Amino acid sequence: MSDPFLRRRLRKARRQLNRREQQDHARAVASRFVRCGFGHAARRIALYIPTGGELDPWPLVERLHRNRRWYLPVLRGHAPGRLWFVRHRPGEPLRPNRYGIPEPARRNRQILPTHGLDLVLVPLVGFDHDCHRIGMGAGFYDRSLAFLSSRRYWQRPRLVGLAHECQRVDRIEPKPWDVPLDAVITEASVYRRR
Ligand SMILES: Nc1nc2c(c(=O)[nH]1)N(C=O)[C@@H](CNc1ccc(C(=O)N[C@@H](CCC(=O)O)C(=O)O)cc1)CN2
Ligand SMILES: Nc1ncnc2c1ncn2[C@@H]1O[C@H](COP(=O)(O)OP(=O)(O)OP(=O)(O)O)[C@@H](O)[C@H]1O
Repeated sequence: MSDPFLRRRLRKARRQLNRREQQDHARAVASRFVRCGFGHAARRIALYIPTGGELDPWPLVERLHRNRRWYLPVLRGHAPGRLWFVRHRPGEPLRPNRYGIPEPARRNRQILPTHGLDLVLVPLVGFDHDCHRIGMGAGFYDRSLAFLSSRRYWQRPRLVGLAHECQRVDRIEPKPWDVPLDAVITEASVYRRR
């Protein structure tokens, strides 16, 4: 997706939701997620620290039972353009990355590439009915998930986008490198890839 105007409009809509709406949507998404059983078998789950009005995934952590490991994306200098995922426990130190988004400050232990995860909760700027996604425009998730289109890995994480309904657009023309999500959950609905 390369339309900067659409991206800007969607980012603005996301940012303009008030605190109450943010909280209501985050809770509703967490309930749908649990009800659909998406996290049922997943043990290693990536989520994100929300920024700029992104849907807050943290109510999910409280809703799911203990024996799960949570991971946050980190940008690494020696793997430009790709995300790695570092295990995070509540209370562990975070520090802002180059975009100001907090990420785990200690990354020596428990770092995984994307294919080591069972489930990736993916932040997004826009999405459509077919679970195509518009991201921040740097291609981080697309690059990190590109292995999914090769068959080298028998084990693959499920990809679930979390969003506000106001981020849905009629149709996103996918680029060759865009990796479709398995589902997108909003406060109003669950969209599954057809
Ligand atoms: N919460 C969250 N964490 C995430 C992502 C995300 O989309 N959301 N990412 C998903 O990829 C990665 C970070 N990617 C990002 C890509 C661009 C910008 C950004 O704000 N770009 C600015 C200008 C960039 C600059 O300051 O140089 C912009 O577009 O206005 C932020 C994060 C990893 N962590
Ligand atoms: N698998 C890939 N290999 C190499 N380059 C890629 C790959 N995926 C995406 N890119 C590059 O990343 C750039 C941004 O892609 P795009 O506009 O689709 O990002 P996005 O999906 O909106 O962002 P993000 O994934 O960071 O949230 C593109 O110019 C593209 O060339």
